[in-house]
Amino acid sequence: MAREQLSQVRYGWNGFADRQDLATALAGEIGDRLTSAIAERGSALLAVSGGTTPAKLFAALSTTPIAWDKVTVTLVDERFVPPSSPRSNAGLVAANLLQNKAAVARFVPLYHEAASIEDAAATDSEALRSLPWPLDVVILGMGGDGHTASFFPDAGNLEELLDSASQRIVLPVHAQSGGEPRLTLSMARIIAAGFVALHIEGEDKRAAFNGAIGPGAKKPIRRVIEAAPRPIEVFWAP
Ligand SMILES: O=C(O)[C@H](O)[C@@H](O)[C@H](O)[C@H](O)COP(=O)(O)O
Repeated sequence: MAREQLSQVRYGWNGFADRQDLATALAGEIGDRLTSAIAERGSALLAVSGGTTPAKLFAALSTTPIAWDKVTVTLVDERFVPPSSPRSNAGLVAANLLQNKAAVARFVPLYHEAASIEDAAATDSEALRSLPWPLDVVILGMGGDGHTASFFPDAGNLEELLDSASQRIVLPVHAQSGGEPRLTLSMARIIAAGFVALHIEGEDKRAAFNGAIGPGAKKPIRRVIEAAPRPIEVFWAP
């Protein structure tokens, strides 16, 4: 596990020969972390991302032996669409992660029918307040524009989303590049996790990551990496 340093950007790089190997290794790492959390405090809290990348990881994780009945799963972020939509991250998690051994895990969604995304974020924050914070494990993804979670470079409230002192749990996001409005965990909640992995695949994502952490305007992923008290572990396969 090579530790890299570029100015103050500290992260771990875990490269794999193929995507299935990555899925197996990352599922194992998540399983170990959740199992330790359960041993220490009787329950564990996991937040996962959506998008196109994590389906293989979710499949591997769903068969990993963990005391899943003691695990609460929630989302890093969600599109403001009902679970029946193909764009729903809750739908993706239900179909791929909450299966097999993981079918008994408790899932706490971010999407609720609401008059506005602001109302939905307020309802979420109430619903999530009683979870056993901090998160034990967070799995992030990244877009080619350097966004992670729903921290889009053009989000009107980007500074609020990335406020490391924020007490907020879930925030609404309006960003043209994100498509529909979004709900996202605040960066403060994400970086307080015991373990944060960034899961990216393909040469284009590796190039986008290297570009995002290089010199120039700071992309959201770099802001998160810099703010994290423990180095984020990047998991990549071609
Ligand atoms: O709901 C979402 O869109 C996300 O959680 C988002 O942050 C995602 O992880 C990246 O956009 C990467 O998405 P892909 O895996 O589809 O490239």
